[in-house]
Order: sequence, then C-alpha cells, then structure tokens
Amino acid sequence: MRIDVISLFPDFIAQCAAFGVTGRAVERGLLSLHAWNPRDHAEGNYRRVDDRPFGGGPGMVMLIDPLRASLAAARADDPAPARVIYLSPQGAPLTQAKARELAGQERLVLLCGRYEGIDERFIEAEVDEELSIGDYVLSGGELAAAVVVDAVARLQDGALNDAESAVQDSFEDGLLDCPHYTRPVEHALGAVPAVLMSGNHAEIARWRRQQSLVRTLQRRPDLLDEAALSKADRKLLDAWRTRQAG
Ligand SMILES: NC(=O)c1ccc(NCc2ccccc2)nc1
Repeated sequence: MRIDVISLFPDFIAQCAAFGVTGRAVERGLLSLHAWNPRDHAEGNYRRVDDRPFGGGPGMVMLIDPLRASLAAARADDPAPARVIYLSPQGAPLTQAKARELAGQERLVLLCGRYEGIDERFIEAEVDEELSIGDYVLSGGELAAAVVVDAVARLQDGALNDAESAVQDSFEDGLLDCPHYTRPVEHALGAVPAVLMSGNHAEIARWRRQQSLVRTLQRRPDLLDEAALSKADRKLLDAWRTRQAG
C-alpha cells in the first residue's frame, strides 16, 4: 500500500510512522509513505501557501494552486490510482470499519489542512472523501493523518505478530476489549481473577467475552446496539444481569 501525505510539515508524518508497528510495516515493504509540501510548489518569492478568507473573518485559508501542484507531483511520481482523503472536523467519523476499507486500497493521498482549512473549490474538485478522527479541532490535519496511517498500517497482511493481532481481533467484532492482567498474581492493588489462573481455556474465553460484552454495555451501549451478538453472547449478558440483580 502506498500513502502520499500532502502537508506543510512533511517530517511530522514520517516521524509518527517511524516507530513500532508502522515502522515495521514500512521496513517490510507493506507500506510506503511519501510526503509532499505545498510550500515547495508555491509561486512567488514569498512562496505563499495561504491567504485571507473572502468574506472577512479571522484566520487564513490554504490556497488552491500549491495544493493542486502538490497533488499533481504525487500523481506524476506514481500513476497508480489513489483515493484522496481530506482530514477535517467536517469529515465522516473514522471507524474501525472505515479503517478496514481504507486498508484494502492500493493507494491513499492524505491531505492535511492548516489554519482554517483549504479553499472549498479544491475539496470539490479533488477530494474523494473527508474524514474526521473525532469531534475536536486540532492545529492541523497531520495528527489525524498519522492516526489514519497507523490504523491502516496495522491492518496490512504481515504487519502484526500473533500477540499484536490478538489486540486487533478484540476490536474487530465491534466490542470493547476485556481487562488484562499479568504478574504478580497477588498485589497490594488486588489479586488476578481466579478464572484466569484456572487453566480452563473454555471458561477463560467465556469470562473474557462476558467482560467485553458487559464493558461495552456499561461504557458504550451505542456500540452494543450495532454489534451482531450471538445467542451465546445474549446468554452471557443475561447471566451477568441476573447476578447483578441477585
Ligand atoms: N477531527 C479531525 O479529524 C481534525 C482534522 C483536522 C484538524 N485541523 C486542521 C483543519 C482545521 C479546520 C478545517 C480543516 C482542517 N482538526 C481536527
């Protein structure tokens, strides 16, 4: 998978992707990252990349032409078709399902806005979809782009080892993860749940699934509504409710 990032801070994404799973995915050739800086494509001796907003108001808006030239440079570098994604608070929410969809793409171009954003005409002409990593405003789209890079990199075949893919799997079914424990068994902060020490793997799997279901019910009931629960899942939730009521 190839990801091109258009950003005024090209090193930012390269640094974010240089560590851990994403760094390994790049090393293994599962993912290639390329950065394009609109300032390199800006005209005039001030090499402007932004200007005042028409209609007045505070802040600056990123100019069309340096962005357009950056995208053209990315396409000239590799003719492979790409999905152009603009990271902004006005975008559709990034979910694990969306990350899975993007991870299946051959190529993404991630457009990072600064200031108040970019000229709407460029969005209409060149952007395939706007994505938001959450309902908050950041000083630039770079952190949001780094989140997308991380989320899709870990979904590339061969990116995760067995332990890491276990984490991934626990979120794949749309539920929250169960609690985790490690040494020591006894600690001033409490003991490890006995079931995890039982060696009874069926019982352990049952307990973990029940914990995921209950946590999701308690913390994110919206996710529970969307999750496709099995009959066994419903029985686990009912058993917990009964125990709570008792
Ligand atoms: N929630 C997000 O995903 C996000 C993305 C970018 C961003 N800041 C850059 C920007 C500001 C205004 C308009 C367009 C882009 N803040 C938050």
